Amino acid sequence: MSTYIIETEKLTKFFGRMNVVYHLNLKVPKGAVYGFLGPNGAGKTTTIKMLTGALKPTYGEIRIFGLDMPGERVEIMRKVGYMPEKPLAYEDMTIFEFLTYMGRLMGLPKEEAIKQARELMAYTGVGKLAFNRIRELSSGQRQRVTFAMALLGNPELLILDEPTSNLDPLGRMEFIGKVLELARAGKTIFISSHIVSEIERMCNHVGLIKDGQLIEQGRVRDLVNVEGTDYDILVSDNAKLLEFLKDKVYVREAWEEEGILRVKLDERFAERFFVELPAFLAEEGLALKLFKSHTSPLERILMKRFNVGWKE
Ligand SMILES: Nc1ncnc2c1ncn2[C@@H]1O[C@H](COP(=O)(O)OP(=O)(O)OP(=O)(O)O)[C@@H](O)[C@H]1O
Repeated sequence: MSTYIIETEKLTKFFGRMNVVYHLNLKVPKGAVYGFLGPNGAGKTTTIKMLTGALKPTYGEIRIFGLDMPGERVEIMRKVGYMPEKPLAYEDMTIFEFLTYMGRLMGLPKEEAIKQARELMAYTGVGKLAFNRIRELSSGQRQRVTFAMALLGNPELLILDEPTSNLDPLGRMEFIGKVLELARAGKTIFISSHIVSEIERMCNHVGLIKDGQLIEQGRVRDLVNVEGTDYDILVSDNAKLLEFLKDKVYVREAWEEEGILRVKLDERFAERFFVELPAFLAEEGLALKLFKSHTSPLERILMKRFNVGWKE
């Protein structure tokens, strides 16, 4: 029995002669918030469609909760909440009707479906629109309803395809909070996105996909450890601080650039850095004028691995 909630082996998809996903070996541990990160057209949605049984792989295996997809799809999907990228069908239903209907479809008793529809409308911020028809909704409101749909039946695993693409900044922030809350409640969450900063704030695991291939996978912490972190520091005497930092175990590299100290930190020993640096500054009477992380560690890894300045 697999220790992973989602595990794929050599998962591959061709459309005609076009290879869109190739030999993907995904490993999503129980309780992980897994960011499936890649640029437009990398193969994220195609992968998710295969994970949820909407698309048949050309070859390769998918096991979810240790069960075979698509062979045991019905059993798997009972425990999965899926938020597709595409807008909702059922344009003529009201939000309330839609969520109740979807709850009934998944086998909830009528009263329970109504109860959950009400609760989830409130939770996802569309309570006031309960009796608006789907066709009247903005793209962001639709996305909130799709999120509510994914949460029906309190699923163990959430698979969310670009869940924030239509949300405004506040909506995004709220969404991140909800994902963290759901993670704390023990859910496993698989989120596809091309927005690095969001993934970084939500996810503890990450898989990087490029041209249909997984080029990196693991715990965000471990990936960041490999790379180290850059800090920009400015103190009243940079030369003195540079001398101090030179041979420290937690410093991979330190140099001065345009009057600012750039320090590449080894995350494994980061705690010592954060203890010893302030102590040294206090001892030497140096004033700290600037201290900030240079770029987000994950973003730097992406820039390196994808060979582009990839920003949201
Ligand atoms: N049904 C299809 N037939 C042919 N090609 C397809 C089909 N669906 C997707 N593709 C192609 O497969 C590639 C991957 O598409 P996919 O939607 O999986 O990417 P994505 O990573 O989700 O991108 P985005 O971030 O833009 O949503 C693209 O080149 C797309 O044009």
